[in-house]
Amino acid sequence: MSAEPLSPEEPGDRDRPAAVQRPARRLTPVRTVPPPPTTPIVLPGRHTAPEQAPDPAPGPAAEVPATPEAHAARRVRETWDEVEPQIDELACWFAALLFSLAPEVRALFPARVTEPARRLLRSIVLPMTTVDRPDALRAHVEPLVREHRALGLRAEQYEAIGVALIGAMRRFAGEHWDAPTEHAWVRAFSLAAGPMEQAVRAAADPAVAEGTVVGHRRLSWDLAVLHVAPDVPVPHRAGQYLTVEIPQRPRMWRPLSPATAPRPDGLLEFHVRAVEGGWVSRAMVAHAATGDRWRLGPPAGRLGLDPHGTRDVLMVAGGTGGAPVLALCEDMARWPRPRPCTVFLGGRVPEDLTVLDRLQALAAEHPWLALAAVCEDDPLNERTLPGTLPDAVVRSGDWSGHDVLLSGSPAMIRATASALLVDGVPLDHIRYDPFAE
Ligand SMILES: NC(=O)C1=CN([C@@H]2O[C@H](COP(=O)(O)OP(=O)(O)OC[C@H]3O[C@@H](n4cnc5c(N)ncnc54)[C@H](O)[C@@H]3O)[C@@H](O)[C@H]2O)C=CC1
Repeated sequence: MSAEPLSPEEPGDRDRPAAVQRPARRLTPVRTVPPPPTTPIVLPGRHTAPEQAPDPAPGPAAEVPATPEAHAARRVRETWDEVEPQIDELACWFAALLFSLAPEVRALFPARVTEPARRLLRSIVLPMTTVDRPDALRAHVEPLVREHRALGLRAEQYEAIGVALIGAMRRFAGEHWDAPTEHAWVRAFSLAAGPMEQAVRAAADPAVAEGTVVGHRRLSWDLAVLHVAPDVPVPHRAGQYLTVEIPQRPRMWRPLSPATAPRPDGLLEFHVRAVEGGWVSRAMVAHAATGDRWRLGPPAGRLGLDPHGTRDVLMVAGGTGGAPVLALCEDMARWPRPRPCTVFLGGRVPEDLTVLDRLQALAAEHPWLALAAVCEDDPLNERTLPGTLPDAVVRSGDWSGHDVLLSGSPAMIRATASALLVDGVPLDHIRYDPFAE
């Protein structure tokens, strides 16, 4: 067992959710290994996935999904919806069970485990909800494997992750958990984690690169622009994000999108806002300094554009979410035939529009690019549209024939995607990265 004590936000034993009841004490990790799932976890690389549940979901025959995979995915989604409101407590229990099964995993987490455990939990459950759709599953697995490798997870630890996941779910799902549900979860985990385990086992390239902070410019008390020179260029595409770890906050990885298209010298520019309660973003804005060594996880993310796409493009970016949009526009400016593109860049106040000048310069030079700035609180400025981003976007045109990229806070992405869907934009035209809150 790791000597490092768990933080007060973690559970202390199997019967007492200490995160809720005893927040002030430092606690020791769970020492009881949870009972294994009634259906054994079998990762397809080594065995075959379990067969269909012996007792399929009750309900009208028409609602029973056609395949065992669809049944498992649906059952996972339904149970997850029930437990998600308790995600923090669930994540603490999951972490404590995982550390009791695989003590070496503790060293991969910071002292306060809730947030990274929540991330790991979601990164396992999300692909489990798509085991009936091989393309969607593959699309989830590839970036997650990179993130798991950057975290330091090893292939042989996936089984412990599965047992801890089922153990935590068994505890928190209450009346929504029964033998068929457990079977469905085990099946979905086996189908989702199998390819992850195999990919982690097969990976030969280094999971993490390193770079040096060569510039730190503070734009305001909560905003900064940082430049990082990687030791060797990180092979990313415009619009992708990297997970990064900074020396001030070891083992607390965060996604960060470069604000420039890939450059020959590999230099990376990041725009960071210190969010309330954000340990890492605050440290990046207030304490990062030139000379710091950052660790850079592999690139990932769904924001990107096909040069051969035929639809016009709409990009909507909120605050520092403008960074990948600037990178994409810079990249498109190098294409022989850029796609007609409209960018809405929003901020609460004008100072939030950190990439506005550079986008304006691009728009002045390139007729394929149109730009609108939106400010919630900028009453005297006639150059910006008033209101929130979704309102301004929907008011300004019919986007149903466009490819749409969204970049910003989860709340802004949710609100903008909903407004566009209601306005007739098909779901499969809309792309964003699912950064959880
Ligand atoms: N690849 C990506 O998707 C990236 C996402 N981000 C995320 O973008 C966010 C940026 O945060 P800030 O700079 O503080 O900007 P912010 O959250 O203050 O957002 C500014 C803009 O978003 C709109 N907005 C925010 N919440 C909204 C809501 N609930 N409904 C409608 N509109 C809303 C505002 O009207 C404003 O135009 C962070 O959460 C960061 O993690 C940052 C970089 C890249």
